[in-house]
Amino acid sequence: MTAASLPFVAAYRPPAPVPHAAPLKPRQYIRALTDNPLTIWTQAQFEELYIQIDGRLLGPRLIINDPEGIRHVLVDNEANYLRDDLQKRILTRTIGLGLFAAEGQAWRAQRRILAPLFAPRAVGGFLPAMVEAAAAGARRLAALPEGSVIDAAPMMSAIALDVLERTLFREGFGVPLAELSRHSNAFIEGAGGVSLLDLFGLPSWIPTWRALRAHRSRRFIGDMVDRMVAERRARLAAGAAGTGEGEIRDLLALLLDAADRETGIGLSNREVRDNVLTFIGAGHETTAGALAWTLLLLSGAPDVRAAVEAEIDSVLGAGPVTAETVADLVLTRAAIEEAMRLYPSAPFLGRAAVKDDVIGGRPVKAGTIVMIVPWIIHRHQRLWSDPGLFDPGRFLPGRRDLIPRYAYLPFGAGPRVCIGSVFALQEAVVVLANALRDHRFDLVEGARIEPTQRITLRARHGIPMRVSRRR
Ligand code: HEM
Repeated sequence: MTAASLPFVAAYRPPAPVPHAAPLKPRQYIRALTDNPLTIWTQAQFEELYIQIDGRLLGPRLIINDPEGIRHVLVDNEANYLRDDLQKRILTRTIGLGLFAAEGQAWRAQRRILAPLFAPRAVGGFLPAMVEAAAAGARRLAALPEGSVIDAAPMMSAIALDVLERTLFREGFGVPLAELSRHSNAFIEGAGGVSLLDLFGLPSWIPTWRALRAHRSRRFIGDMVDRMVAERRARLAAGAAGTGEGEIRDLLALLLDAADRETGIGLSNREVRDNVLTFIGAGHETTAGALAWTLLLLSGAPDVRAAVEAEIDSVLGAGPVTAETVADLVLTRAAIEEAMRLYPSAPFLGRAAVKDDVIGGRPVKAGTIVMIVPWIIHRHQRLWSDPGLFDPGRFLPGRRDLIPRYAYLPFGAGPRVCIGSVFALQEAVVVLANALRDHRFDLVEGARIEPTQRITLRARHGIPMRVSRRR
């Protein structure tokens, strides 16, 4: 299918916070930032390419919406831009110092160790496992009574965790996936937001209501990760003693192998543990979110949904998703890519300038927080035509090439680009195709959909969908 042969007219404008006409007053700003950072933005930020903010509270900041400026920060001069302190604080208390949060030499070593698992060939090898997890998810749907209401986000989250168990963590998590999904959700909800302590740089051990609520879930996940690492270490040690048959070369094996090397560039125990946490967190919540938002969008645009269903029927028939068929699901993939434009799982990429620099002709002082905000860039008036409209045609052959590389950043860009991007897209297409093959999802009438930022983009009250059988 090409953009020129579309069987639908884009007409659906999905829910999003309305930008403010003028900047918020400091108290309103802090309230909005700690409640939902998506609600701090002004209309000008969706129209200008650079916005300098000399805020007294948070220091000098520069919002960059110019694709050239973004390339400068994320690619050309990336060594001068490290994750900012606020982001580091939130990352450290959620996923620790794994690949996502590490910098410099520690980051380079971890990325090199883990890269082989995410190379396109390795990801292609994960396809059958992804298909099995997606089919198991579809069977759970089939077992529901007709017309049942489910929340799309936890449903997708359980499938994405199953994918991780069958690919990156092949000895499993050792806990029921629904329970892990529930704790992960509660943990991110509790620990993943910006608190007043964060804004004022106060010690993070001061208890806050949100942190207390997340405590039980933090313990559940931490204990689970410790058990996974300890059990695998014990097995590897047995292997070293000559009984290591069936050793599994998954993420944990790569991490532990690197940790055991004596070259000095291996991983510390903390790095191993934090990377397990990182890949569970970054590896399921984001993809599950993209899928849940896609279901919402398709429910709001029945013409597009009918076209996606027709594509799935004609490409897959009754057969499974394979390497060939996955490539032919072009509209299905385009719908997911458009969902990641409107609802990017990572809505904010923050950096801090290490040394003075010049971006787009503007002097930038060391210490300036440089804000690259996919939430804004993907809805920017100067970068997209009718940006608020759900139109998967933008990502079909013929129009896809017109999108400037740095105007579409669901996975970031440059050396810190998402290591799991190929994995995530393949997984998303496989899971969506399996879910839509036999079932239709309709947003429950009157449901309140409120996009909210808690590290990732989430729906504050969930995405309740009624599931009916398509055939
Ligand atoms: C739709 C799904 C996903 C989205 C939208 C997404 C988004 C992103 C973005 C925007 C970044 C860059 C952040 C920055 O530059 O500040 C990133 C980094 C990362 N992502 Fe993803 N991600 C997804 C899926 C995954 C998956 C499936 C995995 C692993 C299984 C993963 C693991 C990571 C890791 C470890 C990093 C840090 C990479 C580094 O700094 O070297 N992500 N992701």
